[in-house]
Amino acid sequence: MSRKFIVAAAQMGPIAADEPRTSAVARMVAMMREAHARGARLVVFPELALTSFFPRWFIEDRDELARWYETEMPSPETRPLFDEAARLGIGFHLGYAELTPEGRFFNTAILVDETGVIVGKYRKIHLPGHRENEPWRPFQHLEKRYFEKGDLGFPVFDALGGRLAMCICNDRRWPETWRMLGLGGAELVVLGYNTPLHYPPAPEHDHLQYFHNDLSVQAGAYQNGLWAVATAKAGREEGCDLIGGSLIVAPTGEIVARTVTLADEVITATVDLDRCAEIRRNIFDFKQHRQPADYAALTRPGTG
Ligand SMILES: NC(=O)N[C@@H](C(=O)O)c1ccc(O)cc1
Repeated sequence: MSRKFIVAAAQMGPIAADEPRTSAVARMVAMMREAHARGARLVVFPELALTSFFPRWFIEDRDELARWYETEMPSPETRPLFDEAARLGIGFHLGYAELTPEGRFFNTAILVDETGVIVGKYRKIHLPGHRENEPWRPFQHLEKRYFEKGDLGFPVFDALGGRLAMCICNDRRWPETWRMLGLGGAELVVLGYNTPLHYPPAPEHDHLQYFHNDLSVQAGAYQNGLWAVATAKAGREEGCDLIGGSLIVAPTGEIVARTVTLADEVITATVDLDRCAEIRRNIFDFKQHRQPADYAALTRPGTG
């Protein structure tokens, strides 16, 4: 099988609090068709792609909170995505809030192959924000309250003739995420994000939000010699501005495609997985040049 194929990032504009999942799914199906028409074999949707970004609200009632989570995947509402993927023969990546049968809450992402079968699952490890209501903020970021830390590690999957992996939003800012995936042999990392333009604890950094997104994804791709697709949920969602700037990055760290709106928008690029070797056999040849014996502090809890 050719290791060269087209991937798509399907950025989503805002999802209103009262927008039903069926509507978000219909938007995604339309973009999946567009991606397929452009020859894509994989389409990457955002983090928590089925609903509004609910961690911005302090929700005390458990039943009210549970309404934002999926208890099955696919469900009657999300089934059309899986059916359309299988009909078109296109894979996809999707982020959603997961409520397990044991009553555990995770920020989760899945990888679905061209036959509509889930072939990989990841649960977000770096949960940003805070645990308690902080009324001084214009909006909350309660991921630490609403999700448990992921318990699946940083898995890498055989898919599309290569090694594919996932991370979710804040994970992209951490070099350890990318290095774990790189060490696992990932050749393509896909991720979604919801990143507010305004960062209440340090508003002096608001103008750097796009730069830090680019910087994180480009560095992660380059330093591990892999392709990356990062897809935003963008635009003004329930009064909160989310950045766009979805991008596809080559193993050289170069941006090869980027969105230009804050709405539903599909971008595509040709990915050649064999190009990972340009970096991984040279400057970042892990076997030859990494010095793990000198990195002990990386895994020592409480450091820094
Ligand atoms: N959904 C996310 O993981 N978003 C985060 C990020 O973009 O890193 C993030 C972290 C803290 C904030 O105050 C806002 C946003």
